[in-house]
Amino acid sequence: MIRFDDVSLTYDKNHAPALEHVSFNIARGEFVFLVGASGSGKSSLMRLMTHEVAPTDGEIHVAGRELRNMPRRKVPSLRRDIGVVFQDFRLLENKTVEENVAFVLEILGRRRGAIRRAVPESLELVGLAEKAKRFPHELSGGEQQRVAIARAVVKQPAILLADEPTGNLDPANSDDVVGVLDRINRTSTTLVMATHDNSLVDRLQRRVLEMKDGRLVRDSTGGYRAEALEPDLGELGTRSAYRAAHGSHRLEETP
Ligand SMILES: Nc1ncnc2c1ncn2[C@@H]1O[C@H](COP(=O)(O)OP(=O)(O)OP(=O)(O)O)[C@@H](O)[C@H]1O
Repeated sequence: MIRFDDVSLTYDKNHAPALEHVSFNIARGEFVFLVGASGSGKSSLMRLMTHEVAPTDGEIHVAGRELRNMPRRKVPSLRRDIGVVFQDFRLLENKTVEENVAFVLEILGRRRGAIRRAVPESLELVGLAEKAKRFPHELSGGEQQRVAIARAVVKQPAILLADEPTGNLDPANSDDVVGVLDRINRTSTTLVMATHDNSLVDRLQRRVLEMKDGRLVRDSTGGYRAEALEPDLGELGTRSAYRAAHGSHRLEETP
């Protein structure tokens, strides 16, 4: 769903590259944490995914498109496939919760009937159906971020990018937001979340891509969904080791 092949990015020739030789492949439906110190390149990776910037070198494929040579007129269609959530919620203060969410679909030119159906569904998904008529300033930070998530997913994107979505939130609100992101991921939306919150990363046990000085220094598959469908192999580690120890028929019997 998102593939980087040897991608480098230099914003300014007088400075070091923001990204160097980054390669990874994120499958449909994965939940991936992007971690690394400030300035390590996390936001730059996301900007490349939405084609806000183009790579200096390398190839990027997102939702079936090759981005380097993609004509400008195709960018809106790429962005329809990607929802984005930021640390600062970026809600429209003079619009209600439901108006904030509906606004995206209005801009996309969706019909009124479709908007009337989609907005409550999206608010239901983030647990805010009963706050549809409130204004952003009447909500907690966590609730505002959940509105931002509802707005990002109301167009049913294949990919949701969340750049430090819990950066402004206390632990309880962070948990709520991550719970919502997890639920959205379970609807088979591919989810990439940049974060500094190590406790959260440890707790969720998902794949982690770690950046350092513009390079990808760790790719741990953690509790990657496709593997979660397979039996817990514990210390045996691999299917073949499991078969060697128990015989292949045992593997099929394990749920
Ligand atoms: N628009 C830009 N022009 C020039 N350099 C930039 C630009 N955006 C980012 N950089 C540089 O690229 C490098 C990576 O920055 P990036 O914002 O991707 O890091 P980050 O890991 O997201 O940091 P943070 O956690 O603070 O958001 C940094 O050295 C940064 O100064």
